[in-house]
Amino acid sequence: MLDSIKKMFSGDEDVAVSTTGKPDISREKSAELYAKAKTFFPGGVNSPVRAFKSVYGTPLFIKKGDGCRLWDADDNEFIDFCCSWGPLILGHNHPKVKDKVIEVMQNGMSFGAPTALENELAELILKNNKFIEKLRFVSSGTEAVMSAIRLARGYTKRDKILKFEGCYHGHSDSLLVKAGSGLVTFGETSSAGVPKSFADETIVIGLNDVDALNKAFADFKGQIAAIIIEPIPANNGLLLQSKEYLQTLRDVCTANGALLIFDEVISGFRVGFEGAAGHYQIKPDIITYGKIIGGGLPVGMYGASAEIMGHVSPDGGVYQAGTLSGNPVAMAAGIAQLTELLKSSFYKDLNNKTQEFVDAIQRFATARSYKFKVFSIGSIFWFAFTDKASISNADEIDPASMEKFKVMHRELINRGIYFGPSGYEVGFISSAHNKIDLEKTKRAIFDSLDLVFKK
Ligand SMILES: Cc1ncc(COP(=O)(O)O)c(C=O)c1O
Ligand SMILES: N[C@H](C=O)CCC(=O)O
Repeated sequence: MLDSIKKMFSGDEDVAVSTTGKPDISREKSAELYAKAKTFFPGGVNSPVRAFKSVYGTPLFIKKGDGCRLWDADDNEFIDFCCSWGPLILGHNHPKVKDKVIEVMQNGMSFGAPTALENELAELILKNNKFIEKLRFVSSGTEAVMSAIRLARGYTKRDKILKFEGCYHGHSDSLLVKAGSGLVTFGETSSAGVPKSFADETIVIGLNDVDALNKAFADFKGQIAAIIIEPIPANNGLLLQSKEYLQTLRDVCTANGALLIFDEVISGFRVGFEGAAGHYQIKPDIITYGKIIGGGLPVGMYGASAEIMGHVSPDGGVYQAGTLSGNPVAMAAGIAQLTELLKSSFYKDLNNKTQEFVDAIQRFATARSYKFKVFSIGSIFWFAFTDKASISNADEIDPASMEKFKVMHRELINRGIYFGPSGYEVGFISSAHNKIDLEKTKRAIFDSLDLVFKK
């Protein structure tokens, strides 16, 4: 099975898929850049999913973004639903974010010393989030999660962590086991190079499976430091969980002296200012955030109660550090972006706009009896080639359905619509997408679906 999936997605040659719609856009300059990039970087990229390995053609090299639009090296214009994988909730180059970054940059880029900007961003977050009392800024989502795991282990004095199949938490060793994102896209869900002894400390169970959860806590009694979950799992499709299930995780952790970690690197500040914790009104012990708090610059953070955060160095024994942590330019972008998100009706407008968009697409597909569902929450959505009413577990996704996404992706690119190059990744809508952009996108999606299902 794995081999056939790998074969399906293996090459640049892509002979299996032929467009029946519009002619392919020119990718001449992107192809030149890609050829050169391959001499510099493994696979020609600096993050694997960018390599267009599971969709048609050369990766598009982007030269500019503005509002909800992107332009590639060949001057093709796209409406962007990848939004840099989530952080650009205000769209590209938002004037408030850009101006603040330029203003702060005039005073230097990095000091390796505290600045008032870190206080300002922390205050903005903590004043508006009842789930955490103290936080630490880092430089990526991976770092945030890796540090949260270390904190949970240091706090509980236990080694094992429990994660869920399909959830992606960045690329630190103990979490690259049965993970989503680029790993599931390439058909190999665990990474080479992770020592078996590390992987042995990670217990993996399926989402939405209470029996497996109880069994894990019985089998490893007193050994589990934390459960880590994407409360809105969005790296292996969108595997929405019920509030009851998330509450069960909370209760099991409390009963067993383990910590509950919500990895909100995608859902944080996306489904609401308080993320999934606020959406479901469930209090985890540690929360990790990334993406949106940097406004497009590299930032992450983890936060918890003052008591738990008191275990982080130099107050406590859990060491964690970073030369560029709290970088002033990134803090400035975050301050400007989060200030916009706090404006009244920001999330209501964004979420309503997304709901109308996905409802229209679903109505179209249902009217034509296509095996196609749009799952969504807030301004996150995912196209699933299925007739299931809901999908809450990675096992429920048919890997062969990704062949349909591959056709759709090519058709959308040819119609000026950009989605992340993997059928396992979700799409995002920003405040910069207006009605006309979404109308144009809907028409392109309708045409593409007709072509996908005609095949
Ligand atoms: C839920 C989740 N956690 C962690 C990460 C890692 O973040 P980063 O890519 O910024 O290291 C990602 C995305 O990449 C993510 O989606
Ligand atoms: N799914 C990932 C983040 O959410 C994609 C980003 C990457 O790995 O480059």
